[in-house]
Amino acid sequence: MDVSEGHVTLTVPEQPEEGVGDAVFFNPDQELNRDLTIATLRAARERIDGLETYFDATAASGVRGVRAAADGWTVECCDTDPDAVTLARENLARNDLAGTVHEGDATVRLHEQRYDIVDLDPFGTPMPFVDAAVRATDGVLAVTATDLAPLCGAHFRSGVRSYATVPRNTEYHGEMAVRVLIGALVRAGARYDRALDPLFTHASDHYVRTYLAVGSGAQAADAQIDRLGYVHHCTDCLHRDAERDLIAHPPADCPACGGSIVTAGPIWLGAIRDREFTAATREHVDASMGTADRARDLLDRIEHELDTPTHYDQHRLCKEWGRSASGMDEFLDALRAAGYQASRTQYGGTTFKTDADVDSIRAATDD
Ligand SMILES: C[S@@+](CC[C@H](N)C(=O)[O-])C[C@H]1O[C@@H](n2cnc3c(N)ncnc32)[C@H](O)[C@@H]1O
Ligand SMILES: [Zn+2]
Repeated sequence: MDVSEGHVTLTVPEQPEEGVGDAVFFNPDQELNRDLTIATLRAARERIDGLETYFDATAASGVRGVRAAADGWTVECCDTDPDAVTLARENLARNDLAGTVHEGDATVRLHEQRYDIVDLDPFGTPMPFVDAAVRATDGVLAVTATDLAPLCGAHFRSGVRSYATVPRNTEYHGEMAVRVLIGALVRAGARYDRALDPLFTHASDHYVRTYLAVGSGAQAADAQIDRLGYVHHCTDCLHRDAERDLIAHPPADCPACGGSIVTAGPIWLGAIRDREFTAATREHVDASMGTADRARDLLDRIEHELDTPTHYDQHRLCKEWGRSASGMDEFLDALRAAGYQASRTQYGGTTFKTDADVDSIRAATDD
């Protein structure tokens, strides 16, 4: 079947109704991810001098590479599946675009060749590709992870194995996934004295997508390591504390209610996006993009999100307190009126961030 995205039209196979079949993979639901990729690449080109080459490491139909080529990037694609390689070549040709498609393991290519942008969009965890990828670029590393259950601690052992950390299944699971992923990427970069710094990150549908500027130098890498740490979370009253350190010092029990504490980490505790970069990316969303409205709304939300490492869900807190929920604007205004910072978040309509702790949120919003 034919699919049009941005300024290109591609041939993609019919997909199996459930699971992964033999056909070359294409997920129409990831159009938002791909639209945002193009907008982010445009913002990156403005921010960082000299970016030209884009490597679509796990290309499948080649849709990302084809869209990047149509946007002026010098593109190379790669896939282990010969059918994908043929299809990606056909899709470049069909759109009169130049580009090279390699058959083989992307990590081999990444050990041999450097690119300004490396894009990892594999099945499940991206971690098997990451060591090769961080050494292959000093521009931008773009990473999709679709293994949300391991990342957010719902599949605990799998998360521990893939990300070499302790993920915890909390009510802020999307944000846990974001911070586990970025934390693991930053630590992978640091092994090679590379400083990975998030430009833009979103958790949408069933994946996390992050774009990291790749800098070099031991000191810069150390500065990123200093933004890692732990979250100590109370499973009884939802109180949580973040601790930036190399080792964890969890309290014996919750300082607010005496309940049980679980600790997640090491995870990324820094900002998950550069505010100006996110605003610039929003300017690069254009009318050719099928998800333009959703992309702009998401970018706006993410730009204005506070940088606290966890968020709350008003409905979850109100249930805990045996109270009925109020409108989000009213709720956030009450927090601000009490002198706290407060913002909505990308993680859902009733979620918010604030510098107030749970007891203070309760007091500030109790009318
Ligand atoms: C999720 S699909 C990519 C989807 C595509 N980027 C898109 O936006 O539609 C993952 C692809 O990675 C390929 N793949 C798996 N292991 C690989 C490896 N080691 N090197 C390169 N490609 C690989 C698979 O054959 C598959 O086509
Ligand atoms: Zn507690």
